[in-house]
Amino acid sequence: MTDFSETSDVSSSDDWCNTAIDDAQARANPRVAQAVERITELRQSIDNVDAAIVSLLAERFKYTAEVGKLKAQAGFAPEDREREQRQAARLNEVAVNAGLDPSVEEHYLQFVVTEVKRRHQCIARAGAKSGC
Ligand SMILES: C=C(O[C@@H]1C=C(C(=O)O)C=C[C@H]1O)C(=O)O
Repeated sequence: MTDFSETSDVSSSDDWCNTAIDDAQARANPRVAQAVERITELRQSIDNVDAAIVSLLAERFKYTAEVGKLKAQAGFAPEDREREQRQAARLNEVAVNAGLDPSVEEHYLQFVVTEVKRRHQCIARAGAKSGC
């Protein structure tokens, strides 16, 4: 159990990765209770952001699926490196302006574009009605 006495904080605990929020500690210590209350609020905000991100991702994949079908019909390759480079530069700027570590945005873009290209390849091979 985390020692949340006056002389200790979470960073000095050696079981930081196993410690769950503890209602009994919150009842016994007003400082813990305050932290738990704020964490609960913040988690609500995190849930809202996660829901928005997932909804936006679904929207993005709808657009890219349409691009994939059009590319396959027109005989274009699934990948467009120039477009990817322009996106990377633009999103880097967005991340920096938003105060986000650009490596987080780079990981996101890498993941999502790789998945889109995999689906485009699938569409190109199996056809637009394949459920890729
Ligand atoms: C969606 C496209 O296809 C691929 C996927 C991209 C993406 O997910 O943003 C960008 C470029 C392409 O490599 C596209 O060409 O616009």
